[in-house]
Amino acid sequence: MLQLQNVSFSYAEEINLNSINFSVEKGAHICILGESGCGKTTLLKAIYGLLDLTEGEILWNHEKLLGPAYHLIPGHPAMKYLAQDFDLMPYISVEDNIGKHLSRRYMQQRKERIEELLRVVDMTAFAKTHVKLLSGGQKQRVALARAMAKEPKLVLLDEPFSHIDNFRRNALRRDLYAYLKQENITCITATHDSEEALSFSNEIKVMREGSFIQTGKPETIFNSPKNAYVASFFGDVNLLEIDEEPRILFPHQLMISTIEKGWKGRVLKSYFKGSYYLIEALMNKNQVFFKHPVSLEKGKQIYLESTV
Ligand SMILES: Nc1ncnc2c1ncn2[C@@H]1O[C@H](COP(=O)(O)OP(=O)(O)OP(=O)(O)O)[C@@H](O)[C@H]1O
Repeated sequence: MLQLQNVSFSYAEEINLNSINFSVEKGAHICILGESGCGKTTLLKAIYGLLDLTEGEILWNHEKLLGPAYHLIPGHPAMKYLAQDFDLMPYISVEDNIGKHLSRRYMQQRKERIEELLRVVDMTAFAKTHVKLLSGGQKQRVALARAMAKEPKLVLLDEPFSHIDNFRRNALRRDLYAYLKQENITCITATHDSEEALSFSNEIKVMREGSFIQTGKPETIFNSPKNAYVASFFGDVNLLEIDEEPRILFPHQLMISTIEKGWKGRVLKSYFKGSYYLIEALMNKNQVFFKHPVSLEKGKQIYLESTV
């Protein structure tokens, strides 16, 4: 089990991690969701032991983890940290990169393990290819496989699918997270991709300026975002005042009223979104967005009501 107690860290004057407290049970998938620069990478590095904390401590199975000031080789052996820059060896093959840290004493086992991981990341066809010849997304898949190679107990993934195209991303995400669950590997993912946070984590921690501002199950965070910052990870948000109470409503929580009742507004623009249109409208001088099955003419007068 991983525990962070009152963890703070600063690169210079600014506080980059501010009194972080949390614990993670074995096999759990935690997602750190936050805007660029909020401290997600810094947190993963601190957990992996790449930083000397300004304050607080990190415990792994009740053992205190120490930073680089106490270790020649940083990083805990039970953990793997997948950095955004992959850190692969360009002039050797994909399979040798994946097997880099696997013992050559048991060649058959090594071979089978590499084959298994190549299947998980769908890179079997590239086993013999030199890494320097791969695309960014393919390199990211090799880096993911290498991170899993030695069966870590905890993986720290920093934007793990950022270079992988939509076409492959969904299948790969499903396969990788299913594999981690099957092997009971604990996982902490840093991302600003809400889809990843919603579909593949047991708990989301929303980070802002080095602190967690909301923690909860994906359903809870989505249905009751604490403020507009949290809500904005899930798409366009409407900030409305209903019965003198400020409310946050997503586009799917507003609909056109069939009778002349509700909030009066005027259509500004319709955006085609594939299975629906996102309508931008002006309501009491406020810009609002709502979903609608068909496009609406600019200037059309409408009445909107909340579905919740
Ligand atoms: N080596 C460093 N020295 C000084 N400041 C740094 C260093 N690395 C990061 N920072 C600063 O710390 C803050 C947090 O950076 P961090 O990389 O943790 O953010 P992030 O949430 O992972 O962002 P992104 O999503 O863009 O990767 C930023 O303000 C960044 O400029």
